[in-house]
Amino acid sequence: MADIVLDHVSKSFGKVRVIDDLSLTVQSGEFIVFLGPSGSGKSTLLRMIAGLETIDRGRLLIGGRECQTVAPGQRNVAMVFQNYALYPHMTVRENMVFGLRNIGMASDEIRRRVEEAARILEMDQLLDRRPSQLSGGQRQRVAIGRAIVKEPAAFLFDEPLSNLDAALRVRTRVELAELHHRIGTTMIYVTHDQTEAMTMADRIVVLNDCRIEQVGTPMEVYTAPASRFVAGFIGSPAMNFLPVEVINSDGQALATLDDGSTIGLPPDIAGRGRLDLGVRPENVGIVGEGGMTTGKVKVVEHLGDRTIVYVVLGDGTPVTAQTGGHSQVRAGEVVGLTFDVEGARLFGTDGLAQDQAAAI
Ligand SMILES: Nc1ncnc2c1ncn2[C@@H]1O[C@H](COP(=O)(O)OP(=O)(O)OP(=O)(O)O)[C@@H](O)[C@H]1O
Repeated sequence: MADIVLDHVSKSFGKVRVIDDLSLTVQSGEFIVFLGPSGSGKSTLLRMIAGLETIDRGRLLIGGRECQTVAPGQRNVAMVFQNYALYPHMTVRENMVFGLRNIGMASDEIRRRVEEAARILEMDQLLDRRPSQLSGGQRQRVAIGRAIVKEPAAFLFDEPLSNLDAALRVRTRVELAELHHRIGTTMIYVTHDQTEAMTMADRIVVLNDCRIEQVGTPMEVYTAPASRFVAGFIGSPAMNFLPVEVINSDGQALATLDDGSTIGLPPDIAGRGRLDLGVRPENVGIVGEGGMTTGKVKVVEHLGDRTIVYVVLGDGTPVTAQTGGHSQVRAGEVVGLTFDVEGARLFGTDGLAQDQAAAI
């Protein structure tokens, strides 16, 4: 187990600087997820930790040891790749043993480690098969097994589940979380899938455009997103952003929508002027009459346990509502909308949540 520190690191590809002065501390034993859209720098950061990309400036500390110039094989980390990267001509056992033999480990110790990994991953039956005789999920297990036998200070996972079908992805996700509970080793896991991030992470590092937008527990990034980007990226369906004018009247903050309707804001929401009010779809109610405003229903999606209703307000602002169960609302109807603004967020034109802007 080791903590991992990125200390003011920068990285360029050719003349283009992609990572600029980024700092992050991963605590020992933590399950950290790098989450962000395609091109946000997740893989580059992970590969810099693994030693597969150089670090141009700054320091990388693994378990307190300065590692930015240490060869990948000497960093005591094990990486699991999206495409498994197994040797096709070797059996499962040989795949797991190969790296250990290469460093001259005694055969007794190798046997102990392979048996232990096979037990943890329940793959004793597969040890004599070749990768071509395994399913995608089993291959992924072998790739994880090959990392486990190294007994590394940290595991680095690069989108390890993206080649698996939906059901297997969910199962493997749970198994990985269990594995982490059992062995407690530091894990850094790259994904663009927010469900994987929310379900597995101790903390999520949200990346956008190769910069850190926010670091926090799944609940922190969900309930207190630091920026409009985080608010829109985490949560499905995505958070609504309603353009409002916020004024303070007699100690009460009031948000006025463009159609003139006014919403009273709770006391802990600060802000003034032209802002975006972020409201989660589950906090938008659809009512026949007496709503805070009205809109026209465009599309209704019935998902069985819940219904998602896409509405457009008079000024063209799209609003998504999510209701439990089966809603009777139909496309084309004009409906009333209510907004539960407990837990809503205000964002400025700079994209920062207002409490963040105030804190800076
Ligand atoms: N070898 C390279 N040469 C030039 N630019 C690169 C190279 N690798 C990555 N980049 C650039 O660095 C940025 C970050 O890419 P990176 O692959 O780390 O993103 P990512 O979040 O992992 O994306 P994805 O989810 O698509 O894998 C992108 O702008 C990408 O174009």
